[in-house]
Amino acid sequence: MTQIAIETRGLTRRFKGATALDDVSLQIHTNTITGLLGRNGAGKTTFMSLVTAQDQPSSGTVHVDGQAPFERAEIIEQMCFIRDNQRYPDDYKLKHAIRAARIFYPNWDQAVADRLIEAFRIPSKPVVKKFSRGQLSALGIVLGLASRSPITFFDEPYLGLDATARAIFYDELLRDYAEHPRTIILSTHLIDEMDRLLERVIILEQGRVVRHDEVDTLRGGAFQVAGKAAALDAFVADRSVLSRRSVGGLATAVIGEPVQAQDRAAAEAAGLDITAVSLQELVAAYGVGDPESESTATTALRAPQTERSAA
Ligand SMILES: Nc1ncnc2c1ncn2[C@@H]1O[C@H](COP(=O)(O)OP(=O)(O)OP(=O)(O)O)[C@@H](O)[C@H]1O
Repeated sequence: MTQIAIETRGLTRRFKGATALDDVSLQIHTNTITGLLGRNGAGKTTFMSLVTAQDQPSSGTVHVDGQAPFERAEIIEQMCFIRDNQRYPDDYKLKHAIRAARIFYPNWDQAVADRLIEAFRIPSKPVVKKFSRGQLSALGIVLGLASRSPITFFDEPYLGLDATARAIFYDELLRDYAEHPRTIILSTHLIDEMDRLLERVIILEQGRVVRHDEVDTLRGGAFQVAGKAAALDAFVADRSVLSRRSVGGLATAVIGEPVQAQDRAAAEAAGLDITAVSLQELVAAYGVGDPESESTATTALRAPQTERSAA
């Protein structure tokens, strides 16, 4: 039976002038890597802050391993939340940050920390507040992976990292996860680059969940079609269009249905090309669709999602 690491019901966080999270009900499975995706301001950081009890909901509930985490040290110490703007005391050097983490996280693995510090070339002499953006991110990754926390959150962990360092992060994450499965939730805008890490995704849009599913299911449930605008419009007329873009007389649409043999035949007859849709394109289709198609995406898919997330 699938175990549930995190369960939220009706989770809502309102700020003055903004509803950052709006009635979010979902379950995150134990020992999976879940991508938390969505445009700027979609509510990703707010979600992580609420689950890790660093913030309190306006309404709704959070349960971590079946218990409300707020002011429960034994639950909170099972979670590690690496923020994109993680702050450290002014006089902290690398060794101080490592020492504090070693004390705080019960499953801390110093060998992992040592290996990653060397791989990322994190300097030991300067105080952390003098670190470059990439060095700060690297330190966050060291703490997040070496914590071996049963539930680990990374909020845009790659900011400022060069391509080599990002590749080290992805490889180390997968390697350590394979050896020590745990629940990892990471927010990212680098979807194409990180999609190989993700087993499931939650797509947030303006504080609401528009999809929560396995990556393979998402990919298999949509396709892309491209060609002359007039032919494309005729093709998509009775199909569930997630997004449509056009440049000059050419257009591309993402269709939110599994591709069938008759779709391929109809596309070929109309001179259109059908291709698989990448996770990046799908997320864009949900979050950045044309105004004309955005309503189609949210109304067509929000209802099934509510059932799925409540299941
Ligand atoms: N402390 C706060 N006070 C007021 N508004 C806030 C606060 N924190 C977040 N918000 C608002 O809540 C919404 C969601 O913010 P959040 O940081 O969760 O988004 P995000 O998905 O993490 O965005 P990004 O991808 O840009 O990091 C935004 O409109 C933001 O302005």
